[in-house]
Amino acid sequence: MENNTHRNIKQTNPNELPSALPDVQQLIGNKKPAVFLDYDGCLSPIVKDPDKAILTEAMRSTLRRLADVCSVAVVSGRDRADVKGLVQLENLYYAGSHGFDISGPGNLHTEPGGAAAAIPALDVAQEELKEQLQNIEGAFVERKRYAIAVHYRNVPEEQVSEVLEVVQEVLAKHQELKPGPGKKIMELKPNLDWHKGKAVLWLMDKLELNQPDIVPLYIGDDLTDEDAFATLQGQGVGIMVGEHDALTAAEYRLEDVTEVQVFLEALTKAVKQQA
Ligand SMILES: O=P(O)(O)OC[C@H]1O[C@H](O[C@H]2O[C@H](CO)[C@@H](O)[C@H](O)[C@H]2O)[C@H](O)[C@@H](O)[C@@H]1O
Repeated sequence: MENNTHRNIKQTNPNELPSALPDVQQLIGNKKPAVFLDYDGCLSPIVKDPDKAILTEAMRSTLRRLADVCSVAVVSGRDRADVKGLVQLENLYYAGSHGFDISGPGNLHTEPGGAAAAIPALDVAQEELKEQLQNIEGAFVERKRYAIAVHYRNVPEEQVSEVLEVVQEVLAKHQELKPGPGKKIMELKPNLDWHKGKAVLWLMDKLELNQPDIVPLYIGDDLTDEDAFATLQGQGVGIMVGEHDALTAAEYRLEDVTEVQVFLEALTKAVKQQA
């Protein structure tokens, strides 16, 4: 969770959270959901190669049916075009680069976090990282428009600290950038007060979802999703998928991507029954 953004946030061990599955209807009450979804680890299982995190046709159909009955957004650390290309649904909203780059139906495209000024630093840092990590087996630099992910999932254990040191050295040269940990990645992100939670609030406002009869749901599995869980505490429902290495601000839990799909199907059914 980003510093200084959230106060009085309740955090729990993910393993102690109740499952979101047993009573989906009760979870949303008589409100219509607005659904915000992380991609990796939520809609598609974590795999060794980020290019192989392909959405199944079954999950795509589930998302399509859900988006027919309520607003659905994918809020990802991936590049916006990348995640949109993986999901391949036109009636969803997409927030890429951790919410810095947003698009959606009706030619919506905006970059509300103000990260454009960080692009020159990201460009230079990308080259520095590639140069300094080129001889470390398994290290991989993934550039997104407004972030760089340094992957170390496939790096031998004894060399992981070397990768992280390189990232720290590069970060130290660029005050425009800050670190962002994730699952076997360390990211370099614009040093701005913007994150997935703020992107969710921005979308809620833009789509006029701040209504008493709408409840926002956020589902995610990683540390960057904690900003969204924290942001929505008290006004929505946070659902953690699996676990990460820290406490969570989510209130419910789903075991894995399979349970996410079961939950989304149940949610679609519940909304249809309301109508
Ligand atoms: O916010 P997300 O949609 O969950 O994106 C977070 C990062 O996901 C990707 O990396 C993660 O998934 C990879 C594929 O399963 C895995 O190999 C890697 O170890 C994970 O960290 C993506 O490549 C990153 O750009 C995203 O920031």
